[in-house]
Amino acid sequence: MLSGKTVAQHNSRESCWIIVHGKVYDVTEFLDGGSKIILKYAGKDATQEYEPIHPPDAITTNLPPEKHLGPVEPDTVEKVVVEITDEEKARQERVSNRPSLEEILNLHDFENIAKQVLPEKAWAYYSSASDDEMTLRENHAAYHRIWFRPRILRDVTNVDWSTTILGHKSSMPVYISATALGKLGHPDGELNLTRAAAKHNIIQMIPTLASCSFDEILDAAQPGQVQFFQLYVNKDRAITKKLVQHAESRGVKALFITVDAPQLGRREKDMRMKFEAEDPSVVSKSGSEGVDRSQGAARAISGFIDTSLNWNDLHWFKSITKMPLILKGVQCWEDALEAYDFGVAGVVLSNHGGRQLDFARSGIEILVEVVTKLKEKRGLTFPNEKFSLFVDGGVRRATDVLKAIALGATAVGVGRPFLYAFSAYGTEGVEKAFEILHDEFQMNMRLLGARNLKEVVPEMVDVSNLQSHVVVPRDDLYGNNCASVSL
Ligand SMILES: Cc1cc2c(cc1C)[n+](S(=O)(=O)[O-])c1c(=O)[nH]c(=O)nc-1n2C[C@H](O)[C@H](O)[C@H](O)COP(=O)(O)O
Repeated sequence: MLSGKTVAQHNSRESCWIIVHGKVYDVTEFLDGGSKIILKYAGKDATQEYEPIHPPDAITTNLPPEKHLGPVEPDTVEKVVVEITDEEKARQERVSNRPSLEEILNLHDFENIAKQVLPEKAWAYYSSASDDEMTLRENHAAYHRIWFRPRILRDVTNVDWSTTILGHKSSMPVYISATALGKLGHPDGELNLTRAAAKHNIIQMIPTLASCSFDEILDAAQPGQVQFFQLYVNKDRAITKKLVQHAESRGVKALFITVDAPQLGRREKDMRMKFEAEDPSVVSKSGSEGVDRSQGAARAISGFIDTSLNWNDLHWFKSITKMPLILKGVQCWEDALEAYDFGVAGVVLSNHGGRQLDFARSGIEILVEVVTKLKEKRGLTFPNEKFSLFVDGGVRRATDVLKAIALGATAVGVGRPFLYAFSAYGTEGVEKAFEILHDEFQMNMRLLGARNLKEVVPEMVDVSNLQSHVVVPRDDLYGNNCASVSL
């Protein structure tokens, strides 16, 4: 057993040991991956900093065995005292004073609460989008340019909004979309989603960059619970192949390959967090070249993504797995048509929640274009079992979902609302979010005059204004999120 004193002697760039979960690791050769934060914990216990960003097995799987130096004697390790700042005390106060779940009426409420109770770094990472965050706002604004044409005098005593997604039953046409780093918001991270999804028969898409390990999430699932896997393709294809085949062997039902993120977007709220987290003395000593301003949580964790990914790689994916392949992040009809011709099982019309290319159009606007063009070019009608169209981004109400269904989507993905729900209220928060949506579906389908999703048809929506981007979303980014001169 190593003593904490011995470990503490390896606290420099020349020799850097850290402790994670009671084990000592020599990370000297890995200091380029976010070295500042690692050096801050050189010779110390880094568990507290490590946990929100990495799955438990990240260090053991990515560090060669000879760098695993073995257990440390716990009582010889100097405790890393994290001083509780006044802001943190105030934040904890807000957590204990947050409204009860009974007072939460819609998904927006979860965002409002999360903004007040989440640690700053978590809020910055979850809420941020790229550049001026125009697409972030457009995602939800686009739904406000679609109006309903409801039908009356239909017996709507019994309405049913359940559906099947890629052949699997779901209690609503909504799935949990992949969002990274769940433990930034809650110590149980993505497990909150797994537990709530099991209870409400909702499908969870497991992110490559989850805080919990892949097997932890699978192990937390109930027998028969349906889960999908979202993949960021690794430059090292052997790692990707291992991940994909392991997912298939564990019973994951579909592979969503993220195609809109060859590099993660410039999410400035997130980047600013990292920058402000730097020790000011480091900045003054090392000057601007010493502090990597481009680092934010997003950039720090995504250097592995393969920028060379292209259409030819789909043949390889078909050779390594039998899971249905879905392309997540398709943003024009031409690519949707190419995906259909390639024989994948569907596409997610998505701009990654506005976190990638700013001024990319909303998924719902792309949906209308794709349905029109694939009908014209291939005679396809939607929803289509052979080629599913999914949409995500800005979905906050059952009415948003019903608009997408009417326009041909099989189902929609929701990201942030479920993140905010569990960050503020754990698993019960996510369950409450599902209950709110069920309530909204029942009411809105009755008012629409639709007894099941098949009766939610294109004639029920007016999209004549959808493409007129006359209302440029408010740009208040420069109101509350820019470097300011501290007076
Ligand atoms: C909010 C959020 C979204 C992320 C996300 C993390 C957060 C905090 N992350 S990311 O950091 O790397 O960008 C992922 C991800 O792992 N993989 C992915 O395919 N989409 C990722 N997305 C996009 C997500 O799957 C949906 O496309 C998007 O969230 C839908 O928009 P709403 O949040 O408005 O529902």
